[in-house]
Amino acid sequence: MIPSITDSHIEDLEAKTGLIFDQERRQAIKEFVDIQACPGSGKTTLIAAKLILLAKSWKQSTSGICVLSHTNVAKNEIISRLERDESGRKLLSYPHFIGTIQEFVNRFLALPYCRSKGISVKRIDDDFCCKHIEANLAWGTRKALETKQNVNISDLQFRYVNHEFEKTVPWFNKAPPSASYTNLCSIKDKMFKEGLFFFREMFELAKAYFDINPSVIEAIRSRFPLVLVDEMQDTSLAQDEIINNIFSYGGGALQRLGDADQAIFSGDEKETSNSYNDLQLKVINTSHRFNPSVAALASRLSTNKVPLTSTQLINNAQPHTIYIVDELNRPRVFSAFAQLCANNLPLSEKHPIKAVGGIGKTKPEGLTVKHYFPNFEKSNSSKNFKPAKLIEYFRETQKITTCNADSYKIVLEGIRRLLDIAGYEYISISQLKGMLKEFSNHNEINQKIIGIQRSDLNGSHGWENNIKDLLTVLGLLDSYDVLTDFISYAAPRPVADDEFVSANIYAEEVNGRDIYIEVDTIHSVKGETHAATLMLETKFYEYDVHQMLDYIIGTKKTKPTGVRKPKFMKQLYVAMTRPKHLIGIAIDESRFPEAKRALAIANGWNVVDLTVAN
Ligand SMILES: Nc1ncnc2c1ncn2[C@@H]1O[C@H](COP(=O)(O)OP(=O)(O)OP(=O)(O)O)[C@@H](O)[C@H]1O
Repeated sequence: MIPSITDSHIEDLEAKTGLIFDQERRQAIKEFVDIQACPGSGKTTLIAAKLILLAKSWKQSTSGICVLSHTNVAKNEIISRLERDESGRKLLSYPHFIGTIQEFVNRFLALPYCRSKGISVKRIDDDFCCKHIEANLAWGTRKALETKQNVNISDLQFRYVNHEFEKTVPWFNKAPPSASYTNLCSIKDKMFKEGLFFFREMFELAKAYFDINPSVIEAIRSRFPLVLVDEMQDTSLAQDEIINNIFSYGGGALQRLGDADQAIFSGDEKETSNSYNDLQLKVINTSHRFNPSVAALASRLSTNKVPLTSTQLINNAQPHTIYIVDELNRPRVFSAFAQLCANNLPLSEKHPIKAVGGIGKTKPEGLTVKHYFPNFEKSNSSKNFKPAKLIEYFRETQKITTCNADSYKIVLEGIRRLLDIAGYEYISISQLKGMLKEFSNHNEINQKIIGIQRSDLNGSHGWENNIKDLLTVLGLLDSYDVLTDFISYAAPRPVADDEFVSANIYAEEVNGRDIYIEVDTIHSVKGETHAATLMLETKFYEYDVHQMLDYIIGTKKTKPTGVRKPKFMKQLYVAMTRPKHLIGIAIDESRFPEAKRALAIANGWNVVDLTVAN
């Protein structure tokens, strides 16, 4: 039933794509076994290759392949690779499924449960739920919450326990006769009735579905006899349980891929463990991404002591540099790193240079990316462009003068948000593009979009007429009420025209070479390949680089213990394994004593003191 993949299939693919799959990777392609593989080892590439080979000989018309990932970024990466191949494209429609674990649970379990019980689902959105709760708190509850530390309003959720839904109410372990408790409970009950849910609650609705319809597991197994899971290291306990519950059985083919050393999922502490990260598998440790000198330094931060190696045979050691800064001189690190990059990166190198830190949010008393780069705004990163109003998408397109495809993509993002708020399932941009092409009034839709892009977006009257027309041609006018907030007019923000594009970028010309350093958080650059990466020390209760310094300079090798150190290690490992060529690190002078500087130099680092005037 499941097509087998042979060496000769793999060799044909190698010839077609120029990729090389060694014995370890070939085995991972031919068999359905869990794989742990280091950064840049080609997990995503391997999954796409395997899927293309499977698609070539997939015969069943009512059962298909299920591909699950943790993030939309990873899902879209797989989709875009399949789109480029004729056989791969077959996997983008029924009976196959490619999506995040969350989408899978919503679509095949939680939403069918709600339909069977007549529960309406209007919106699944953590931010929206938190704002809704905030807005509905009684005065007394708000005051009481303000006095409590570590109380998270996002914990006001349902759990399915012993065949019924129970509320978890933040800071109340048992039901007391208190007005605040009653207020929180009534807000939550109303949210359930109104169809407002947290993402995590979909897993509880799924549990309820298993309860009332135990045969659903068999049905899903027969629909998807073959399952591949990417980014397995970041799955939460709830996600892990559901994958095991449905797909871990004799006779099914389940393959999970990931890298336990890169597990930087930032969720609820109690929910982070999973059955995959504790497996003691032989890790594929050869990376196609970085050179041997990066491999040697990054290995020191591998929690599981994976000795990283590079597929590049020549060890062209680079001047990986630790920059010593102080409060006054922190921003100087960008210029110093720009010079290092200009002098050492090959001119042909097209990958971006990035500066990343663990903490991006403004925290005046802490140390964040903003302390190095005051213009940093997380929401301004092009990847994070997620404005509160649809009109901002159209305004954004007006800033693009050169490429129609880019501005069309921005409009599609806006339409995708419309569909999301109107309660439709998540679809990728390319799926949406394909869908719109199928519409009989496709031309009319395009003309309307172009008309709005060319219109004056500075007046509410014109915008309101335009938006009604757009909803009409899209067939979404019935959802007007749910969409009101998102489609309403908002005056332009008083910011520079190029804010979104340039706010997070440091630019400098060095000896006639333009160097751009994009500033971001470590979480945002997972899965990326950079030309060079600069790590900025930040503080979350403790200073991350400082806490990891002995590992970085190679004087400590034991597994870190405690609450924060293991997390810091994984975060810094993700950062240090992004670059192909060069690593930079910024640390404050007070946390880098003289004796350690000498050890760092002896163990492969350049040390540059930016606190000394030159
Ligand atoms: N089999 C291969 N032959 C040659 N190059 C490859 C192969 N597989 C991957 N690469 C290249 O190596 C780089 C990293 O690949 P990829 O992003 O798939 O790694 P990954 O294991 O998913 O990384 P990470 O764990 O950091 O997300 C890419 O530039 C990719 O083109």
